[in-house]
Amino acid sequence: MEAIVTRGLSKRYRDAAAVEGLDLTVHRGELFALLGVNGAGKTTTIRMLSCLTRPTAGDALLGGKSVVSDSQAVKSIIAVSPQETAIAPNLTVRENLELMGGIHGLSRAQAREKAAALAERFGLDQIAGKRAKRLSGGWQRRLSIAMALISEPEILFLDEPTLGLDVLARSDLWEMIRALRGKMTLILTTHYMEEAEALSDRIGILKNGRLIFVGTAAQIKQKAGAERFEDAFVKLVKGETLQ
Ligand SMILES: Nc1ncnc2c1ncn2[C@@H]1O[C@H](COP(=O)(O)OP(=O)(O)OP(=O)(O)O)[C@@H](O)[C@H]1O
Repeated sequence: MEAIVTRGLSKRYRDAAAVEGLDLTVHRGELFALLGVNGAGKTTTIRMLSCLTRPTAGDALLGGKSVVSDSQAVKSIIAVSPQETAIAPNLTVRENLELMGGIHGLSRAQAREKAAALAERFGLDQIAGKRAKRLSGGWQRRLSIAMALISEPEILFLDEPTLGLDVLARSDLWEMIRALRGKMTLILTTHYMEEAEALSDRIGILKNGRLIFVGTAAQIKQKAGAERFEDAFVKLVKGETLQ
């Protein structure tokens, strides 16, 4: 079974379509990046797939479950690491992880065990007693992703995971994301072309709410006749033809 299948997925606001007729399949264990300029519909797509907003037409099946008719089942297999991190600033790293375990119905002992395992896996154990607000942006983002993993999701949404981070913090986070590859399905949105190219198995390009291309970075470069991925993206987004 595919991880995500959307059919005619659309979201219309009063005066405009934010996402229009999205037909997309994401395979299990794939790292799929959604790219597009500001306002292209990336966030709206992620919000529909993670049941935060209801489509106005069409449907999406995640692990075979519909976001329209079975959103509870969808929510039980997904997690989101949002753009603005979901951490509680006054709690410590450990407390944030344990709190998230509690939210997902783990007993106190289970939450403690899971939190410790995740902290160790992602190098958060040395700073487990530090208040989250004292962490750098990169470490806050790392904690936010570790928190999203507490529920052992089948599908994880990473919304602009390295936004505003310096080059070193970004490279550390790439390592973390790479370590998750193949273990679950990952959907990433980003404005950084090199990030999409470096991390993704496939990339979908959105323009004005429509998917104009899906393929590997190499296929996108070939399609656009460009050597650099960023040039290929610009060419495709500026071009008029729908692929
Ligand atoms: N709640 C809303 N009400 C009305 N229009 C909205 C709403 N949310 C999004 N839109 C519109 O839908 C379109 C797609 O927005 P969306 O935020 O999904 O784009 P995006 O690709 O995530 O952009 P960015 O890169 O800036 O985050 C935009 O034109 C936006 O103005």
